[in-house]
Amino acid sequence: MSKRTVIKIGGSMLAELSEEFYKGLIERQRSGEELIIVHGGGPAINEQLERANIEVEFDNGLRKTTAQVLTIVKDVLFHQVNQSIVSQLQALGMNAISLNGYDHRFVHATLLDEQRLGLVGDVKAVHTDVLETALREQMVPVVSPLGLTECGKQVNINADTVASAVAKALTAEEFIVVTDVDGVYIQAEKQAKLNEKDIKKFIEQGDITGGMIPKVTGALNSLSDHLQRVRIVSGKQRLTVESGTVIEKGTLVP
Ligand SMILES: Nc1ncnc2c1ncn2[C@@H]1O[C@H](COP(=O)(O)OP(=O)(O)O)[C@@H](O)[C@H]1O
Ligand SMILES: CC(=O)N[C@@H](CCC(=O)OP(=O)(O)O)C(=O)O
Repeated sequence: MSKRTVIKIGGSMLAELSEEFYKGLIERQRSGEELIIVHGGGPAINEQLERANIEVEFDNGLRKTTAQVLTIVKDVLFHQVNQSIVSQLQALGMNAISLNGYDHRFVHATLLDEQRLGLVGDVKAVHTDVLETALREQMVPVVSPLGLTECGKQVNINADTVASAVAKALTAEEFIVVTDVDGVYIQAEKQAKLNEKDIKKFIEQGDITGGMIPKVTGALNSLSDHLQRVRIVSGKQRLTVESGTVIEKGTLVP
């Protein structure tokens, strides 16, 4: 079986992804890798909400999502960001397919805390059939982080959470989280490697905050026998370069 790589592209980087970044993707696909892209879009959603005079509210890094907010989230993520990535990949000759977690019911979600967060989901399961079919056809699935609950409610899900669940479900061998910083910094120093114990400590100490928390926790959750390490990198560099911060299991926390 070909090597599988899940790449999460953060909303923070979408507007300035370098040509080098896309060249790296093409090289990987040409060398026979199967690529799966999960994207975010936080900043673009904020802009659209502000234009509509709707308050932007986060609780522990998760967007409070009313039905009105969800309409905008879906529009920005699926109709704007997803389409834009797909068309850029198509222009480079890659065969990309646009997906979200509810249309094909492939991201099975549960409501996280409806009272506090509204229509925000956590991933319960990823049904991989639609992804497997696309990969068999040499397509690159581009996934918007949306899901469907058991009773058919569409929900907004953090993109790092979806990407890590997809990486785990597809037994990917590589998972790269592309963001606007070239790794995890602790006291202004870039960390080459972090394990579960370090991450727990640095979150508790407040050295890892905001949008970096779902990245490092999602990375840890995705680790398995297939996936030994996850890299958090900047989209300004070529993906083939060994860069960023590596998240690995390390010693188990008691
Ligand atoms: N320890 C840390 N090291 C690096 N970045 C951090 C750290 N703690 C918090 N961050 C923040 O996390 C941000 C990346 O998360 P986020 O803005 O959600 O990006 P994305 O849109 O790519 O998901 C960084 O720009 C930085 O502001
Ligand atoms: C529940 C929740 O917070 N969903 C995120 C989904 C997009 C996302 O995660 O985008 P980034 O990767 O750019 O942060 C949101 O509404 O912003």
